[in-house]
Amino acid sequence: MTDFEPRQGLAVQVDRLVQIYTVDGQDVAALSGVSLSVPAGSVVALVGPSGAGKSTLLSVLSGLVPPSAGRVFLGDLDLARASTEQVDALRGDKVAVMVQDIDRNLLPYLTVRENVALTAPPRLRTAIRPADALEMVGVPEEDWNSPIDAVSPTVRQLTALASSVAPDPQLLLADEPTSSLTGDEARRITEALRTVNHERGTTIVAVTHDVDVAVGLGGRIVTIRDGRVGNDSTSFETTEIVVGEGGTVVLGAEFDEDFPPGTRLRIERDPANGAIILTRVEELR
Ligand SMILES: Nc1ncnc2c1ncn2[C@@H]1O[C@H](COP(=O)(O)OP(=O)(O)OP(=O)(O)O)[C@@H](O)[C@H]1O
Repeated sequence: MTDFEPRQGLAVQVDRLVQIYTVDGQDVAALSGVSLSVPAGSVVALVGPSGAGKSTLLSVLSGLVPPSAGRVFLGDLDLARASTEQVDALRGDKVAVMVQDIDRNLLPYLTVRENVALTAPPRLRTAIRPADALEMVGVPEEDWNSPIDAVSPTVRQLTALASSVAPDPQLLLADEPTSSLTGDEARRITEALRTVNHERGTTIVAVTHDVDVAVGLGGRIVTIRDGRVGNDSTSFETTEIVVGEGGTVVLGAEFDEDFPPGTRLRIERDPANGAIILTRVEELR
């Protein structure tokens, strides 16, 4: 694989974070006191309805948006008190962001391998070789020299992930990493994220509206609603979420067949290995 030992993941500590946007002179609270602890090297899936504040939380964690109030620590660095230089250095070295619109992660006129090489110039001390990054996330070798426009949406998404992890970040923030993919295609992305976490020790915080993806990531599931943390799977043995408007998560129309609005899903921990098990409540009866 690479010549580098895995770096230790970066711990994230969010304490009573408030995030306010001013729109037409009015203050709108996108986050109203979020507290969340993400240990180094762990995986957290953030789920919640549209407008809950998930992307806002990722933007704050990425250092792009300074916190309005509350404390946010990435490792030892207090984002509210850090200088612009410190935040820039963090983003250049330790934190990678995979944005929701995959085409914003990629340049269309370059090949798969060239896209990854762009983010991992050899001068970066910790960079993983493009071929190693592509192999780690499972991009088939026959696609490496294809123009990015010519490969499947899944391979494009995996390439975006390879680009994000090529600089060997200690924290990966992923906004809807499976994008519009479903089923086996989405599972290829979640497996790739798990591999990155296992092989490199990277802390991963991923926003998803897909409950299967949240479970498939194999880490904690934290729900966010109206700018606040709802359920956190570390703090329950068993909990239920309800799909649909007015529920805990709103899923896209493509999920209606599997999880129609109103579906109750039970989330519990396997006492043997701590893995999360998802069951439809109707099927329990
Ligand atoms: N740049 C912005 N300016 C003003 N308001 C914003 C901005 N970004 C987000 N908001 C508002 O903040 C709230 C939280 O939005 P955010 O995008 O963080 O939610 P989300 O959970 O990521 O939703 P989605 O799943 O639709 O992306 C919403 O009310 C949204 O309208």
